[in-house]
Amino acid sequence: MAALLEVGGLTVRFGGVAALSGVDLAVREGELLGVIGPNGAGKSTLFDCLTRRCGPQEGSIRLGGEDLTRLPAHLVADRGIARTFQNTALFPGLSVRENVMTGAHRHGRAGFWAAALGRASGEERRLRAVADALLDRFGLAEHADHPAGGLPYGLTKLVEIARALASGPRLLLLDEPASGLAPGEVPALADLIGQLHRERGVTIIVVEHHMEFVLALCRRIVCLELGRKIADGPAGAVRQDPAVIAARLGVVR
Ligand SMILES: Nc1ncnc2c1ncn2[C@@H]1O[C@H](COP(=O)(O)OP(=O)(O)OP(=O)(O)O)[C@@H](O)[C@H]1O
Repeated sequence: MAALLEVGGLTVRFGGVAALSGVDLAVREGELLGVIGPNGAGKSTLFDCLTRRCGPQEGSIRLGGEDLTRLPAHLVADRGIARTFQNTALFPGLSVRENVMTGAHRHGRAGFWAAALGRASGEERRLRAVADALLDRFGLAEHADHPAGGLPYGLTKLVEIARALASGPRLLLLDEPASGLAPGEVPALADLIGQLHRERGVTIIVVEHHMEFVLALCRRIVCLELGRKIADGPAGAVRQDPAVIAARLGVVR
């Protein structure tokens, strides 16, 4: 299958710190890729570059053949990239449904705020329908009218993923979806992400420290350390790669 995402020689420096150094990465259409690495490896910086929150000093980013390297950040969603954040970034005062609706408005400039102000009732109905279908799928329908700020942490992680999916992305970036979850919640989240991937065929990159979670979910894993890619391949091989084990991330069985 053709590569949907092609990253070449990506380099990001913050002063003297090289957060990413010459990282190459190709992700096939429909792939579910895991990215692991110790603290400070550059995982979030990679997502920040892909969503244009930060600009690389060197390198290129192409999605579906289009060069996104200098794309303004506000156009990223229009190109079909959506993400979640390590620390959830919901609007605490809006309801769960409204939060998911904010994710659904990428195609139509009538958009969420016009809808919220009652200027686009057809658009508002469409956004509600998209949000409600996702809330059903995520088992969150009973929370739809509750303020997002009052939800238990595990549910806020689900709402974030639902919101990111609401835009119908081609590429979904999940930044540490399992962090902060109770151990019992982690396998269920891995199952849900795997099901969504199969159902929707969306290309997913998931960054996670939780090795068992990544192994349960991803056939291919990339490992970053100190901004460099130190492994890239089938999960079974990467988990036993000496460099990955030396970075205290491998699993020897
Ligand atoms: N805005 C910034 N200003 C200065 N340094 C930064 C900035 N963002 C990241 N860094 C540095 O870049 C390096 C990579 O950070 P990044 O957050 O991408 O790593 P990470 O792999 O996501 O780590 P973690 O697993 O702890 O979230 C680190 O040394 C970090 O301190």
